Amino acid sequence: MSQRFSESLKELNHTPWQACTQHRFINEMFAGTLDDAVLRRYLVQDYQFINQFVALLGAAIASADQFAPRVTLSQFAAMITSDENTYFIRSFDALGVAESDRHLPQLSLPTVQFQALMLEAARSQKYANCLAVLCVAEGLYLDAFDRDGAALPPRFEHAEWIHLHANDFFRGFVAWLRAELDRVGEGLDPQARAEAADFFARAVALEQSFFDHVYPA
Ligand SMILES: Cc1ncc(C[n+]2csc(CCO)c2C)c(N)n1
Repeated sequence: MSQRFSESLKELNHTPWQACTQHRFINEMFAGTLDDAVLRRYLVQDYQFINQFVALLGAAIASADQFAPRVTLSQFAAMITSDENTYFIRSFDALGVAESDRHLPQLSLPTVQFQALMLEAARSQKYANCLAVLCVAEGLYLDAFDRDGAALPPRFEHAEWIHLHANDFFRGFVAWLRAELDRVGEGLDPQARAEAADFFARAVALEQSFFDHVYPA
C-alpha cells in the first residue's frame, strides 16, 4: 500500500481539517486576543467533552489487540486526568466560572453530538474505530497548536492550553496514534476500513462545529 491510512483520512477531510487548524479561535489564542466570554464557553463545554474522551480511551485500552498499546494508552490517560484537569480548574477560577457550569452546564449541540460519537465508537468495541476518533481529537489539536516558532501569549489560560497540545510528549503520542491506526488499518477488510473512515470524518466535522459554536452567531 502506497499511502498511510492515517494520511489518506486526513487528505479526504482536508477542507474541514484546515478550517479547524486555521480557525479564528486558534489564531486569537496565539495572539492573546481571545475574548474571555468565548474562552469561557469553549472551556465549559470542553470539560464535558474530556469526560467522555477518557471513557473512549478506556474503550481503546479494552479493545486493543496487544499489551504494548494498552500500556501507551494507559500512560496517556494518566496524563490527561492529572495535568490537564488542573488546567481546567485554574482557568475556571481565573475566568470566574460558576460551580454549576463546571460540573453540570447546559450542554451545547456539538458537545452532545461529540459525546454521542465517542460513546458510539467505544460501544462498537472495535479498536480501529476508537483509534480513528482519537486520531482526530489528538492529531487535529497537534496540527492546530504546534506552530513553528510561534511565541506563547502572556496569559496562562492561553499559553498553557497551547503548550498542552504542543510538547514533545504530545507529539510523540500523536505520532504513535497515527502509526497505530496505520498498523491496525492494514488488517481490516474494506467494510471495517470504511467504518473507521466514517468515524474519522464525523469527528472532523464535529471539531469544526465545536470551534465555530463558541462564537456568537
Ligand atoms: C473538542 C475537542 N476536541 C479535541 C480536543 C483535544 N483533546 C481532548 S483530550 C486531549 C488529550 C490531551 O490534551 C486532547 C488533545 C479537545 N480538547 N476538545
